[in-house]
Amino acid sequence: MIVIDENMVLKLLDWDKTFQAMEVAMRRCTEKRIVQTARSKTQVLDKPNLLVSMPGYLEDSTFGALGCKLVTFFPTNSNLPKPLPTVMASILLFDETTGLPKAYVGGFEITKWRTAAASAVATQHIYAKRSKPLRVLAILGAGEQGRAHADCFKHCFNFQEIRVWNRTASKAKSLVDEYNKKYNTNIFKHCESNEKCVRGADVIVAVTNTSEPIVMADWVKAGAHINSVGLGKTHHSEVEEKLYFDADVYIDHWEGARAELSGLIKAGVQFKGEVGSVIANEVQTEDANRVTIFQSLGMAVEDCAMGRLIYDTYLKTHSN
Ligand SMILES: NC(=O)C1=CN([C@@H]2O[C@H](COP(=O)(O)OP(=O)(O)OC[C@H]3O[C@@H](n4cnc5c(N)ncnc54)[C@H](O)[C@@H]3O)[C@@H](O)[C@H]2O)C=CC1
Ligand SMILES: O=C([O-])C1=[NH+]CCC1
Repeated sequence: MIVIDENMVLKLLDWDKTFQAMEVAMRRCTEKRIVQTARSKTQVLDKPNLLVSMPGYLEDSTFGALGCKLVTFFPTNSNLPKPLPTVMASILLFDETTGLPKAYVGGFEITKWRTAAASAVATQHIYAKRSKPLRVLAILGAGEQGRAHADCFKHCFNFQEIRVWNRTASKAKSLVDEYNKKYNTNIFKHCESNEKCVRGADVIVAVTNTSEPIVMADWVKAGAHINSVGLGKTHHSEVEEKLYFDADVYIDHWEGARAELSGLIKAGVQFKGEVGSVIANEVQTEDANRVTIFQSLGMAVEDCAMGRLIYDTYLKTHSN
């Protein structure tokens, strides 16, 4: 079995290929060329800490794989004397014919990259391809996902301003300073409040652990697009609930949505469709003034696609 650790994974990752892998995984999902069930969660007794298993099979000549991601979600890690990431992951790939374990692939960086790229794919197909404005991006949350989304959206789009807000302001300020230097630009701006960050933004990314809404309906401009990625008590806590009734809401997969967005479903929110059906041009938002929301859950087959991409790239670059 080949072991591809986090350091190696980071060397092999590439935004364009990650974007392509997410497009394929989402499209194959809608074409039913995948197998994946809602993920199972093992809670560490009375703590909020979870071990989540995400097995999946993706049929595709380039990105297809049989694999399983094991992901830990330990919000208490941020309070440790020496903080650790709150989301960590490992991916196992198996031979599709024999079931033999093929590779262990570190899943921490992959989870960040593929989640940010899934938001970028959703933004491209639900929003940007309708020639909608891409002037101001608002990122709420400056943790691991906030950083990955800042890199990914800088790479994939051409925003004139990328605003960043975080509950603890110093974290957002550090991101802004670091990224303006890294990209030799001044487009990254720190926002004092979530309201200032959201108002007037064309595209909004919410990547926090909040269980209370941080994107209020009245602040969101007509026709804006929101990627809501974070997981608080539920997977739909970041956006004020009433906005879901006045928006076109897209999901990554129906089965996951039925299990993890049951609160929204019970409240009567209707989903417009999977992102894969938008990629296939089967569904689209027609009204330019309607807000669109991508409610990202994360899919096992995204991790399968990434595992295969990294495995193949590793074999190509380490042939001996
Ligand atoms: N949809 C998907 O595919 C995925 C979703 N996630 C979710 O994305 C979220 C962010 O993940 P990471 O960046 O890795 O975590 P992180 O721990 O690095 O960052 C979390 C951020 O949330 C903020 N935050 C926490 N509580 C808050 C509150 N009450 N109000 C406002 N902000 C608050 C923190 O300030 C921090 O910036 C998590 O909820 C995680 O479960 C992570 C991976 C994949
Ligand atoms: O898809 C994923 O890896 C996750 N979704 C929420 C936490 C981790």
